[in-house]
Amino acid sequence: MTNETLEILLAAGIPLAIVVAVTTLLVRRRRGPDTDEAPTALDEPVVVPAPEVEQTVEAPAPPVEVLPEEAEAPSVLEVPAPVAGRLARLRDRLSKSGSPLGARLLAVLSKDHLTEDDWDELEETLLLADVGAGPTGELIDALRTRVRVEGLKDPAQVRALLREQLIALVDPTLDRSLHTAPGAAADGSRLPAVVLVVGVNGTGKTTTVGKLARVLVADGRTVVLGAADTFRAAAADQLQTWGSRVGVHTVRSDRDGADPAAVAFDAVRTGRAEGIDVVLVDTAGRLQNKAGLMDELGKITRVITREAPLSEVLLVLDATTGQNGLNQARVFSEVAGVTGIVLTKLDGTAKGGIVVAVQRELGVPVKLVGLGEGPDDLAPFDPEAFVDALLEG
Ligand SMILES: Nc1nc2c(ncn2[C@@H]2O[C@H](COP(=O)(O)OP(=O)(O)OP(=O)(O)O)[C@@H](O)[C@H]2O)c(=O)[nH]1
Repeated sequence: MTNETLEILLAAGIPLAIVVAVTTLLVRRRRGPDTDEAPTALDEPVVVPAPEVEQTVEAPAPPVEVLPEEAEAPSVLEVPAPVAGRLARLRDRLSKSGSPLGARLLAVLSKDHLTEDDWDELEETLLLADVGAGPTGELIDALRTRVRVEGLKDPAQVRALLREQLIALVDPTLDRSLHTAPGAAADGSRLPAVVLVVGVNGTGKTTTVGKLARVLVADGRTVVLGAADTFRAAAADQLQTWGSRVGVHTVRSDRDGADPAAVAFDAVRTGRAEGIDVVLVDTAGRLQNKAGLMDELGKITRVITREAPLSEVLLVLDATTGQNGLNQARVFSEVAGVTGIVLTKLDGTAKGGIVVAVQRELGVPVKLVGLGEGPDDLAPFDPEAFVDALLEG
């Protein structure tokens, strides 16, 4: 048989074989249940073996109440990136966000002779970068004195001076540690650390809670999430997805618009019953009016503290919103007893000066910064690494 003949036979034969097979199967099926033939593969239910669950991170103990989400756990848990050194990413991100503050300051300060216009330009640059009027005045005064007294000319010396002054402005003496160590109740039972996350809507609260859960998991802690943002329907789903990626359980209500205080209470009670280290509670960010906000956050705080004291109240602030964001933050800090600030979207602004302004305005340290939308784009705030990122960006 030649190759050509073989190809013709194959071309005609394969469709013919398919037609014969399909016809046979159809005829067999039509015969119905009275046939005494053994069932064909088409009659049998398809049994697909369950994929093996590969766990790279220890899953938390099962919750007190088994919620439907347990069935949705992903087959492979993610391993969060190490936390150390994350702030260094800011340098790359800042260099992409136009002309960063540090570069602009250095460009003026590196001139041979600084005129009054140059000092005005420096001042304007700091104000435009949201440093705020008070801190800007302080920095300019300190720089002028040092440049005059020490007669600094060498660019490396000027740069070192600017670095030193910026670090002083950001204030390295503030306590930026996140209080997440479990405590003990009067009866000796273990209490989880409770972190309440508040802020205006859209600032990145839910994302921050998700990223923070990963930071804690990377640190070997057990975590429970409380979806007390019952105002936005998708918020609980969003939070649950974050948690399930690292094996963290989310306590939520199955009803939209449920009482956020009740969900927060359930989350803390679950955390306590299960001996969890940290309970992170996400809240809605409605800023209808101060009285309404005070009522809602006051109630959440009251019911939580029936189970365990609050370890941290983190205010999430969008770094790109400038003065407007600061005004809103002031209202939250007045009603919620804020202990730390999370400054998100620092990757999306060349105005790093907001760090200084927000600390001065609210009298509370920036403890964490958001550096992007990636799951591990949250870093502990470190004044020196931050200033280095500004100057080297
Ligand atoms: N570039 C950037 N985007 C961020 C950062 N943090 C959060 N986002 C984005 O900001 C948007 C809003 O984030 P959410 O976490 O839903 O904000 P929220 O405050 O919980 O919003 P509400 O539930 O409406 O109150 C999302 O698209 C996030 O991906 C960050 O550090 N950098």
